[in-house]
Amino acid sequence: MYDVAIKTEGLTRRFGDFTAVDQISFEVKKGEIFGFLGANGAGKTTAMRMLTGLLMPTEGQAEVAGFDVYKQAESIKKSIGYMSQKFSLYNDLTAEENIRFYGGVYGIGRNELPQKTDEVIDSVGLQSVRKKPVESLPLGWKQKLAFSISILHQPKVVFLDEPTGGVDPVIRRQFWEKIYEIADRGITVFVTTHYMDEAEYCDRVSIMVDGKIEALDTPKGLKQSFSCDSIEEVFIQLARSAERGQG
Ligand SMILES: Nc1ncnc2c1ncn2[C@@H]1O[C@H](COP(=O)(O)OP(=O)(O)OP(=O)(O)O)[C@@H](O)[C@H]1O
Repeated sequence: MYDVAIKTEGLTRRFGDFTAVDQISFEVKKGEIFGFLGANGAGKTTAMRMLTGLLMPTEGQAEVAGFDVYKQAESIKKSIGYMSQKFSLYNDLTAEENIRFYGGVYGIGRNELPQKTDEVIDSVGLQSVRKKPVESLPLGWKQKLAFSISILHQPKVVFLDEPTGGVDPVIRRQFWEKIYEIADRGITVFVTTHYMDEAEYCDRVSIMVDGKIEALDTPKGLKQSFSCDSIEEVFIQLARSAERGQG
């Protein structure tokens, strides 16, 4: 049993002369909801790709679910869920077919799959459209489906890269209820978002500026240290010093 779900020490990634992620060090506890904030280009996705075993670091250390990113990337991939910004649902397959496909990829047995599929369909409320191609579904439903698929195999840690981008506040709220549910079940949630109200829902929040983690604390702690009323204000204070494009 481990209590630390993610641990990094001086984790760095360079592309040529450019340092996308610069010596980041932090720990995330099991079952924690950890918000990973930063302006566009701050280095969040690059960091997340290293932590999910998809990209080799240039230097530094990192462990996810007890596995080393250099030596045990395959074990990491089996222990985590990942919902990328361009979530990877197959548009021409139905909701049901997507669940079955990913269930197979994640190694869920044939006997278990029909029940798992029904559970996901019910949890997302997709009963009436389960046999429709995913491309015909509204964005919010696609996102909820992609999220449910990312936790299909009961991962220890789930990485959510802007899971609520572009959806309305009601769906965002429902999304966050689901995030709380899985954290209560002991799944660690590592989430990036551009919505600052969502940062307030996290247990702890880190803010990245130009590849470095400039602040890390509970939302309350961050507001106190920066003498701000909201995380949005803290974020703006820090992002002001960023040199990278805010595109
Ligand atoms: N494969 C690559 N080669 C060269 N530069 C890269 C590569 N991947 C990312 N970068 C650069 O690294 C920096 C950090 O990018 P990254 O996508 O990690 O930022 P981000 O914080 O996730 O931004 P966003 O919020 O826009 O997704 C950017 O300047 C980006 O152009």
